[in-house]
Amino acid sequence: MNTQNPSPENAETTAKLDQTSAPAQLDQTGQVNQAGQLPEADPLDDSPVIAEVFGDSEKLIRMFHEKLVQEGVLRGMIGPKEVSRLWERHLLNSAALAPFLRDFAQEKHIAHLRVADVGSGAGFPGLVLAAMLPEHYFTLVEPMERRCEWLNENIDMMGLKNARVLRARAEQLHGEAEFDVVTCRAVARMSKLAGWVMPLVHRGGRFIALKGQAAQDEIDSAKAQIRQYRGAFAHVDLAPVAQGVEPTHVVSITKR
Ligand SMILES: C[S@@+](CC[C@H](N)C(=O)[O-])C[C@H]1O[C@@H](n2cnc3c(N)ncnc32)[C@H](O)[C@@H]1O
Repeated sequence: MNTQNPSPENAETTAKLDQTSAPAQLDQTGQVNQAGQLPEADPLDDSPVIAEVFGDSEKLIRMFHEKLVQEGVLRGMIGPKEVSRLWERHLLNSAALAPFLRDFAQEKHIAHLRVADVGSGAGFPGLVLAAMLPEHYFTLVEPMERRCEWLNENIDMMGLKNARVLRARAEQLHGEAEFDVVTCRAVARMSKLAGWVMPLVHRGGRFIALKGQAAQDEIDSAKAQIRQYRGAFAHVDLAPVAQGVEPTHVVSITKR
């Protein structure tokens, strides 16, 4: 099982994710020639964990998984090695944030959260969360046109009525938009991220991010920036995903 999230603390992993920006080359048969062979099957494809975690959204998530398998590498959305580990590393990892959003909505008595996912990339975690939580509204903030096209296609394919794509850098939205919750994965270190995302969080709202094993160190070294942008109660939870799946680190910061 994978033990690390694709997080900025893990420079190697981040670099691999960023390699996805160049679409793969096709060979004469239309196959991905980087791999030169069929991708390995994902060990979790037939696992009961998928139904257990995704529940009613399983069908939609499987559609997204299939599109990632068929087109993700060709379109430069994921690296070739990710195809056989999409469930654990990306889809289940994204799903780990769903209970945090549900708990926040309950705590604040908000029936329909306004959520922004900053730097959605191929759709992690924002698209997965939008499929899992149809009662909440998701804005997927992503500056790259090609990734925005991909996100829009998937929203249409999955028939999601609670998700939209905003082509922008987070900083461009400062003073223009505020959300109850801002989510994020693998975009930047906390010291930089605080200034990008905290201005997008409504007062009393929360920033909730998937981070790697060094999450606590990252928060500790970004204390000044978190405080500067009115962040409070910053802490890390080790979130269980499902039995047999590696737990993941989740950073929560409340906006004063
Ligand atoms: C390494 S990818 C991670 C994508 C996805 N969140 C994931 O975990 O797979 C980082 C993404 O953040 C986007 N990004 C970079 N800087 C950004 C900013 N200032 N505001 C919003 N998105 C940004 C990039 O275009 C890219 O899609």
